[in-house]
Amino acid sequence: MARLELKDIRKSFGGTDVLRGIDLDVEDGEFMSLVGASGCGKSTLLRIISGLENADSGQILLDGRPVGDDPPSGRNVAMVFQDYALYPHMSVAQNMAMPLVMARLPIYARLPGGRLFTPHLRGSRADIALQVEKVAGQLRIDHLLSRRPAQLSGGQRQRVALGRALVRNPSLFLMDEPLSNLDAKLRVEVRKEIVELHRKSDLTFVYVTHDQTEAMTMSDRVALLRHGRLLQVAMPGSLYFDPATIDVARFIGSPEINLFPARRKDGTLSFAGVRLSLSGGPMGDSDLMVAIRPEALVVKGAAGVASSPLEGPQFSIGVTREAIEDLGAEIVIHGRIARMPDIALRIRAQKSLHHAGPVAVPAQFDVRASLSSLLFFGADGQRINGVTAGVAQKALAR
Ligand SMILES: Nc1ncnc2c1ncn2[C@@H]1O[C@H](COP(=O)(O)OP(=O)(O)OP(=O)(O)O)[C@@H](O)[C@H]1O
Repeated sequence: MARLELKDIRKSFGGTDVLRGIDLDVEDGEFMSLVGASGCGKSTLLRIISGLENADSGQILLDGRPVGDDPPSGRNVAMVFQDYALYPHMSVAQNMAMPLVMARLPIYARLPGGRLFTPHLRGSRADIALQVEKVAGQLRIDHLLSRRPAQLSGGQRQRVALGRALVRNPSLFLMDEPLSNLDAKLRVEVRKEIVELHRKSDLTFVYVTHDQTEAMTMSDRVALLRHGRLLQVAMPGSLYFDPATIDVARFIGSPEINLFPARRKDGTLSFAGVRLSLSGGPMGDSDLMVAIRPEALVVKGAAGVASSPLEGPQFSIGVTREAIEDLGAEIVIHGRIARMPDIALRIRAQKSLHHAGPVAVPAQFDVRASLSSLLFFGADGQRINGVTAGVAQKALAR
């Protein structure tokens, strides 16, 4: 177990600022994901936590103790990479035993090619074997201990890499895109196993991924990074339903959240032919962005599409159909609105015995949504809280 605190971590490579002041607290036993687009600095931050990389400035504390000057081996931190990095000439058992062996060897004996079972280790060999078997059992790879990595599937190799990191009983477990080399089905399987592993252990996990689904489904909290800065740190549900900025709202969710430029004038907000009365929030005329998630929209009168009941006051927008993606249980409808960005709707399919054919959405249709599902952002991209939208009027434009 470990509590991790990062204070104002900064790092640049060749004059390019990669981390621009990261402050993050990870609680004891928490599963924290670092998520963000490629190049935003996730791996660099993880490497700094592990000690493989040094920060230019800032502090790293483990259980309140500054560890920034400690070597990786002095931090009791384990790290798993996406490429497994297993030794091909060693068995699974030897690969997994490696960190324990290295920890117990005197410095002079830690040479590449490893004099693995030197006399120094005689007394420890049984302990090491026991620990390897215990961890292999947890990961359900105990029947593979005598195989070489080349004789394993991708998922099994990844489990060995996890096992090798776990045998030392680290207090902090760092993972850098550990599932990215696995196919989609296996990814889901190993994802569940990692969550289970976390649940059963009292380890603190920091997990790097660019895959929002992984981050959202596995973590207690998600830290969203962009261009070396943390945009928001929150529970998955809060990040989705309560984004602090427009960038967070756009990164989380697929299809992307719908955004409409809007103008607030004399207390009335207009967008996409809709006029709403607004109360609360900053007063005065201004340009805003109105956002709504694709699944908050409902289309009526289309065969094969379920329409969930909407609550409270609603508005409607006239849409021209563009494309339909039939995903089986769900249907994504892409459409156009006059002089507005495109719109996407994610809708539950309703394919009963009576309707097993293709989804039939008219070329022109109305979408409806509850006013309570609208989010408002200022021109600076920050969320505007405390705004209440009043009764909608019918769409004016198509
Ligand atoms: N050792 C290095 N020398 C120079 N530039 C580096 C070094 N390591 C990382 N970078 C640069 O720092 C930036 C952040 O890299 P990093 O690997 O942390 O991003 P990431 O968010 O993990 O990306 P990905 O998801 O693609 O792995 C990138 O622009 C990368 O090219």
